[in-house]
Amino acid sequence: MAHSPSFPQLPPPPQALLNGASLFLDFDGTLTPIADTPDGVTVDRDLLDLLIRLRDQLDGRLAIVSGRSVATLRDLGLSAFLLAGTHGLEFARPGCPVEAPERPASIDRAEAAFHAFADGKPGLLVERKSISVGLHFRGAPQWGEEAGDLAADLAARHALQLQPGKMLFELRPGGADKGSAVHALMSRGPMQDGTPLFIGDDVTDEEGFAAAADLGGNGILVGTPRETRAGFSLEQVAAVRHYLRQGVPA
Ligand SMILES: O=P(O)(O)OC[C@H]1O[C@H](O[C@H]2O[C@H](CO)[C@@H](O)[C@H](O)[C@H]2O)[C@H](O)[C@@H](O)[C@@H]1O
Repeated sequence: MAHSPSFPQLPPPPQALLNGASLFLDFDGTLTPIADTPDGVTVDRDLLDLLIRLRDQLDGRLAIVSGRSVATLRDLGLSAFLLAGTHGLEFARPGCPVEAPERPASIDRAEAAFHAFADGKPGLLVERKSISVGLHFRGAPQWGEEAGDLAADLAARHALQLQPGKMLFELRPGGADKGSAVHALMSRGPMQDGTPLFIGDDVTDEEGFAAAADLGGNGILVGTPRETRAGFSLEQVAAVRHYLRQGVPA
C-alpha cells in the first residue's frame, strides 16, 4: 500500500489494548471493505461471529459507531449490538427502539436539490437516510468538486452539518459527531466500565479518536497515514479483523 510521504506510519496496536477495552467500531472501511455503492456491502457470517464473541468477551462493551442510520445497520444484521448511527445522532440498544431526533424538513429540501443535481449524471447516487442524506460520487468522480460546492451551499442555506466522507458528501443536523457518541456511550450502560478504544478509517472517525484519547483511551486508524488523533494504525479491513480475532478465544 502506498503511504503519504508527509505522515509517518503509526505503530500497530498492541494486543493488550483489547483487555478491558470499551470497543468502538466504525463500520464502512473498518469492518467491511469499501464497495462501489452503499448497498454493495454485507455483514458476512465470520464478521458477525467475531463481533458476537468480542462483545461477550468484553462483557457487552462493544458498540458500532457509524455514519449509516441505525435502521440500515440493523437491516445489515447488526441488531445484536449497541449502535450509534448517523455520526452520533442516533442510538439504539439491542431490542430497543431507536433514540433519534426528528428528520428535519431541511433534509428533504437538500435531498431534492441533490436529486436535481444528480439527474442525468450517471454514476452519481443520492442516499436517503433516516435523518440525513448523502450524495455519492464514487461512480462519477468528475463531479466531486461540484458536488462538494453544492453540498457546502446547501449546508449554509439550511443550517445543516456538512460531513465529507469517502467519495461522499453528507448533510445532517448538527449537534453531534462520533466524539459526542463516544462520550454519551461512556457515560451509561456497559461501555462506562472499560477504557475506550476507537477503530476507524474515515475523517468522521477523528472525533471518535479524540474522544477516546480524552477519556484515557486510544484510537486505531485504518488505512493510509494522515494527520490523526489515533495512536496506532492497521493497514486495512483484513488487518482489523485479524487483530480483533486475536482478542477472542477460538
Ligand atoms: O461511519 P461509517 O460506518 O464508515 O459510514 C460512513 C459512510 O459509509 C457509507 O459510504 C461509504 O461506503 C460505501 C460502501 O462501501 C461506499 O460506496 C461509499 O463511497 C463510502 O462513502 C455509507 O453509504 C454512508 O451512509 C456512511 O455515512
